[in-house]
Amino acid sequence: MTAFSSDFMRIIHERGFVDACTHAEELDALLKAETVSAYIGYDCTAPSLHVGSLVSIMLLRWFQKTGHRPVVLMGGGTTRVGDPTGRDDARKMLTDDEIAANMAGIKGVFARYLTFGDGAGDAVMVNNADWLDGLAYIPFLRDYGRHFSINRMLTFDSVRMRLERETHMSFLEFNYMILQAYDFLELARRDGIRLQMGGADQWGNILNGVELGRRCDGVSLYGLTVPLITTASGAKMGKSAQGAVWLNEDQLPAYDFWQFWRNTEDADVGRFLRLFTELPLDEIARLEALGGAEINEAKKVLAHEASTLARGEAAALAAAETARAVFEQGGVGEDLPSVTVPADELAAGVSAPALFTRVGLTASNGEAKRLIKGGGARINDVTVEDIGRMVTDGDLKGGEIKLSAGRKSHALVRVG
Ligand SMILES: Nc1ncnc2c1ncn2[C@@H]1O[C@H](COP(=O)(O)OP(=O)(O)OP(=O)(O)O)[C@@H](O)[C@H]1O
Ligand SMILES: N[C@@H](Cc1ccc(O)cc1)C(=O)O
Repeated sequence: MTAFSSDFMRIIHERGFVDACTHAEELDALLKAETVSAYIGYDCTAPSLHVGSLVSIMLLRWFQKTGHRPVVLMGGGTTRVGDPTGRDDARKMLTDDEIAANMAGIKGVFARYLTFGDGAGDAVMVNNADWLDGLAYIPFLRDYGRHFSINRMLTFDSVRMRLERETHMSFLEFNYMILQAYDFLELARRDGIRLQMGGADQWGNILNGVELGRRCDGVSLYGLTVPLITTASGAKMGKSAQGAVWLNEDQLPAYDFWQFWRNTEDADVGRFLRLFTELPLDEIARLEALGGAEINEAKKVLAHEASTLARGEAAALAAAETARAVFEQGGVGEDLPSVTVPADELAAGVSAPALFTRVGLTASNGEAKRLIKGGGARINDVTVEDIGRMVTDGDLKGGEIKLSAGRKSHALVRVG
C-alpha cells in the first residue's frame, strides 16, 4: 500500500474505506497541504437513510476529524430525476411534497456525526434543487451537454446494464449522470469543492463530474469511492430480514438498531468495527482475535459504539440493558417494541397468531401459525402449543405480556 502523508488518506485506507480513487497521490498531497472541501450527495428517496449510507457518513466524519470541511448535499433536484445506478427499473416518481418530507427526515441524522457551522472546518449542507431547478434547457445543453459523449455514456454500468438486459431506460433517467456531474462543477465554482466521495456504484457519476471540471474550467477535481458493503453471507448491508436498518429513531427503535449490530456475523466483526466505530486499530485487532463465545463481547462493543454515534449514549446503554434483561435473565426490558391493546379487547381475548402479527413479530397470520406449529412462538417464555390459543388479560404479568418469536425477537403487549 502506498504510504500516504495526509492523515485522512492514511486512516481511511487503514480502516478499509477505499474502493477506488482518482489520482490518489495528488489528492494526498493536496490534503496534506491545505484544508480541502469535499461533498457526498444523498437523494431523498426515503424518510431516513439506512446503515448502507453509514459508510459514507463515517467517511465524512473522518474527513472533518482530520481537519477538512465536509459538505452534505441533499439531492432535492436529482431526486426528481431518479438515479438509475444499480437498478433494473425506473424508480417510483416522487411528488415534490414526498421529496420535501423525505429530506426533512434525512437531514437530522448528520448532526449526530458532523459539526455544522460557519467556521473553516465546519460542515455545511446544500440542496442541489437550488441550482438544478432553475436550469434553462437550451443554454444548459449548449454549455454542458456538448461535453458529454453519448458513446461514452452508453458504456457506464448504470446505462450498459439496462441495454444489455434490454430493459427500458427513459431519457429522464439517462440525464441523471449529467446532472450529478454538473453538481460537482457547480460546487467547485461556488464553494471551491475539490473532492466528491460516494458509494462504489457512484464511480461513473463522480468521474463524469471530474471530467466536466477539467473540460469546462481546467480545474483538477478528485473522486473517491467506498466499497458497497455486503455481509459475510453476501447480503447487501443495510437490509435485514425485517427490512432496512434505518438510522432514524422514528423508523427503527434504538433496541432494534443495537440488536442489528449485536447480531453481526462473526466474520464481519473486525471489518465493521473498523468502518462503523472510531476505536483504535490495535484495540479492534484485540477484539477481532477473540474466539468462541468471547466474540460476543466484541459484538456488544460494536453495538454500543455504533448505537452511541447514531442514537446517543443513553439510548445505547438502555438498549444493552434491555438485551441483558431479555436474553440473560429471561425477563423483559424497557424499550422492546410494544403494542397497546384496549382493556376490553384483551378481556374478550385475542388470537395468538393475530397478536404476533399485530406486534410485528410475524408478517401475516399464516406466518404466525407456521411459527407456532414449528414451536418457535412463546408467550411469557412458555411455548405456544396450539394455533387456536387465545391471549387474554389472564396472561398479563406485571401489566405486560411478553411475546417471543425464536430466540432473538421479542415484543411486549400492554393494556390501554
Ligand atoms: N451496503 C452499502 N455499502 C456502502 N454504500 C451503500 C450501501 N448501500 C447503499 N450505499 C450508498 O448509499 C447510496 C444510496 O443508496 P440508495 O439510494 O441506492 O438506497 P438503497 O436503499 O441502497 O437502494 P435502493 O433504493 O436502490 O433499494 C448508494 O448509491 C450507495 O452509494
Ligand atoms: N446519485 C447519488 C446521490 C447524489 C446526488 C447528487 C450529487 O451531486 C451526488 C450524489 C445516489 O443515488 O446516492
